[in-house]
Amino acid sequence: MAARMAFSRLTRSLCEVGRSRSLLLQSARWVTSASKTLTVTMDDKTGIAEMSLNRPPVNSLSLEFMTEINIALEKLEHEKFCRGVIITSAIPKIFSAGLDILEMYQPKPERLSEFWKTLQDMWLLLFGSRLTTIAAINGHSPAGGALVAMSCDYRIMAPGFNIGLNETQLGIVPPFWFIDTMMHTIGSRQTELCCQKGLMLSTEEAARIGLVDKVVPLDQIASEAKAEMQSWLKIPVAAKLITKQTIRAPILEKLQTRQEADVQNFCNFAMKDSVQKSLGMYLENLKKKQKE
Ligand SMILES: CCCCCCCCCC/C=C/CC(=O)SCCNC(=O)CCNC(=O)[C@H](O)C(C)(C)COP(=O)(O)OP(=O)(O)OC[C@H]1O[C@@H](n2cnc3c(N)ncnc32)[C@H](O)[C@@H]1OP(=O)(O)O
Repeated sequence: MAARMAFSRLTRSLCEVGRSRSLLLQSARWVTSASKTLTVTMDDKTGIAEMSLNRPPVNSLSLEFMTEINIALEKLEHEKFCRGVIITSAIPKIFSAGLDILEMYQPKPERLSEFWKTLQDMWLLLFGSRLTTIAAINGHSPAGGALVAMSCDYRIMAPGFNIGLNETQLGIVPPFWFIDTMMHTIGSRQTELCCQKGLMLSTEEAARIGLVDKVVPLDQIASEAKAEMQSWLKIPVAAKLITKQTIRAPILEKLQTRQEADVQNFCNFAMKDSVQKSLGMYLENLKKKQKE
């Protein structure tokens, strides 16, 4: 079943390669989408795109921001000249603060389910992408930020920052597919240690357990990501893609077959008084911390 899905995705990907080139293409380096919060550029010569997250103050993932990211990811997925994407942040010291907690605190039920569905879609697109994906982690990367990074094929991180699934520290449970993504990256024992305690690891600790693949100084992170991408792009594309899909298909399928139920579970969980109380206290502490 998994192999069949992987094959059909590959066939789709290869068909998409036959589509006509985007009209936006004007020069070797072009902007495929640019808004205040997201810039996506593509180098036509190398086929390497860069997606730069820019939602101040901390790149938290709101419904609108994730929708924008999803549209951009789909566009790149279908752009025949695109072979890889580097995801990074335009905000100094923050890769992404994860989900926008304000979306989960005292939410409108309809928006809450839309928010969760959009997050699921973002993960499905990124984790299941035909493209080679590299996270250039140039800042802190808690929770949903770590999920984005872990969904990529490779992670390069600058020293001096933290990364991890810290949900339990907020009194919330990391969803099964967050946990699956971490297990896929670092194995089940390390995932259990990290997730139960909600550990935020330093760059070096993350590298030691394989959560991060390479540590490079901040000022070299962009060039290193490009060099790493070039080495991935030398591998025969179909062989690499089928291998990726064979490994990832069962993990993707697990959410694909229970997306609706997962939305429902999340909404029920998030709306609980105890969870709302925890989120409220956490937000208050974040604001207090700023005043100290
Ligand atoms: C049966 C079970 C079914 C399933 C159950 C599912 C349960 C739900 C699971 C949901 C999973 C959660 C995943 C998440 O991603 S939750 C978010 C986790 N993120 C964090 O904990 C990060 C919190 N932020 C920080 O640690 C720091 O802000 C920072 C990123 C390290 C940056 O530090 P800083 O000193 O540079 O900035 P700071 O002053 O703290 O913040 C600036 C302003 O930004 C606001 N802010 C920070 N993070 C968030 C956020 N994630 N969402 C919204 N707003 C955020 C902060 O409050 C400051 O705001 P203001 O300027 O005071 O107004």
